[in-house]
Parts: sequence; C-alpha cells; structure tokens
Amino acid sequence: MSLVDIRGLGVKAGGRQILHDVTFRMDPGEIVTVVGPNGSGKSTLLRCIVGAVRPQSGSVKLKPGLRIGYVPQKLHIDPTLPITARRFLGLPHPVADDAAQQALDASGAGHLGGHQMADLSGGQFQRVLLARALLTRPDLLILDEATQGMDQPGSAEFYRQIEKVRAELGCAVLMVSHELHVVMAASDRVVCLNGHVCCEGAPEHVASAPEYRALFGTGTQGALALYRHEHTHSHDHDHSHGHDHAHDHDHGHKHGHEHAN
Ligand SMILES: Nc1ncnc2c1ncn2[C@@H]1O[C@H](COP(=O)(O)OP(=O)(O)OP(=O)(O)O)[C@@H](O)[C@H]1O
Repeated sequence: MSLVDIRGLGVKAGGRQILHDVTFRMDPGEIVTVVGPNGSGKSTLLRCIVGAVRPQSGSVKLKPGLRIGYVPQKLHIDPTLPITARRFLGLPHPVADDAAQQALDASGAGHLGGHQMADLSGGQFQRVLLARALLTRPDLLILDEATQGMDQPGSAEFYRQIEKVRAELGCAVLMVSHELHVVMAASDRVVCLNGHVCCEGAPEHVASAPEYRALFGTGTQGALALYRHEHTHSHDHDHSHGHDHAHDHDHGHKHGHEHAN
C-alpha cells in the first residue's frame, strides 16, 4: 500500500488557487524530490500531507498509522540560550540516551551531542534537526528545503546523508528543494510543481523535460557534475562510518559509473 495517495488536490488561500488538480503518490522507501519556483505550492503540498493545510478539493489519504518525521527549513533558536544538541533532542519529550545517540549517529552527527546548538554550522544544525525527526522512527521523512543557506558541497553532503538514512532505516523521503541539480542524484523520482504537476519521473527525465527547462533553464550541468564527482569518491575519505560500504550495492548502480570530469 502507498504511504501517501493524493488525488485531484486543490488548495485555495488568500483568494488564490495555489494548487490545482495535483495527484501524487509515495511508496515505501522511495526518495522523491519536489522542485518548483518560489510560490509554486511546494510547502503547501507538504503541509497538506502533515495535516496543517486543509484542501478545498480532492483527497489526501495516508497509510493508517503512518509515522512522519519532519525537518523544517530553519528553526530559530535564541543564540543566548545555552543548550546542547543532546538536550535539544529531549525537548519537549525526554529521550533515552541510547535512542538520542542512535538518531545522532544515523544523521552523521554522532559527535555533536555535547556541542552547543549556537556553535553548530548550518550543515551540523540541520543534521541535529534530522536526528530529531528520526526519533519517532518515521516511515516517511519530510524535508522542506532543509539545505537552505548551505553552499553546494554542503548541500550535496547533506543529501548523501539522507541517502544513508534511507538505506539504514528504510524510510521513504519526501523533500522540497530548489536545487534539482544537487539533489537529483539522491532522488528516485522528481516532481516538478508549478501549481500543478508540470512533469515528473526519473531525475534525468525531469531535468531534460521542456516544462522543467522552461522554469529553470539548463545551466546546471556543472553543479550536477560536481555532485556526481564528489559522490563517487565520498567513501574514500569518510572513515567515520563503518557501515557505508554495506550499502554501496543499493546505490552503486546509480553513481558508480558516473564519473564526471
Ligand atoms: N495561508 C496562506 N494565505 C495566503 N496565501 C498563502 C498561504 N499559504 C501560502 N500562500 C501563498 O501560496 C503560494 C504558494 O506558497 P508555498 O509556500 O506553498 O510555495 P513554495 O513553492 O513552497 O514557495 P517557496 O519556494 O518560496 O518556499 C505563495 O504565493 C504563498 O504566498
């Protein structure tokens, strides 16, 4: 059974039709990225899934008992408030030490538990937010532009972590991003949204679709090459996670042969 089954979704807000006739499905374990220009309704679609927005038309069906983990775009924490990453994970609900450590480990933040939240870099901070979203052992992880403010290598590194999370925990992942060229290698499927679904499919298919090019142009090949190049070599210099290689077979077919020069 699908995790999410949305049909004919229509959302109006502020007298405007924000989404119309959106049909969207997510299956267990897949990584889906929603791309689209500013104001195209990406966040609204996610908010319909988490139940924060009520559609005017269509249906949103979630698998009964579906557990969702949510990583927001940004979370503001008062920089004068002293709080470690470990304590942050225990808010508002206390978490056992081993569960907290497991979530941090899975997020590539295993060493950050004792660090002050205010001292973390953008990428480290988002990893702690990711750890918090994993505490509920979600079937579906939702990320709303979780790499905003990171540079491209930082974003690419973050998305690689998301792939590891999927491989280790088996959850499906739904993300919104402006950076198709950075996320596409980490995605099984890309949905291009502009009030409605313009085009969708495998990342390469969407990147070359006329609808996508009309919205985003074609000037992203360099960044895509950068991502692939780094991805192919990432395991060579990352010795901190002994389990990396166990999952190479899951994704090797996607990346192993794609050396960019
Ligand atoms: N509650 C609301 N009331 C009025 N307008 C709204 C409301 N929620 C969203 N909108 C408008 O709907 C449009 C789509 O918003 P949404 O946040 O879903 O877009 P987005 O694709 O996520 O944009 P961005 O890339 O800028 O984050 C925007 O023009 C926004 O101003």
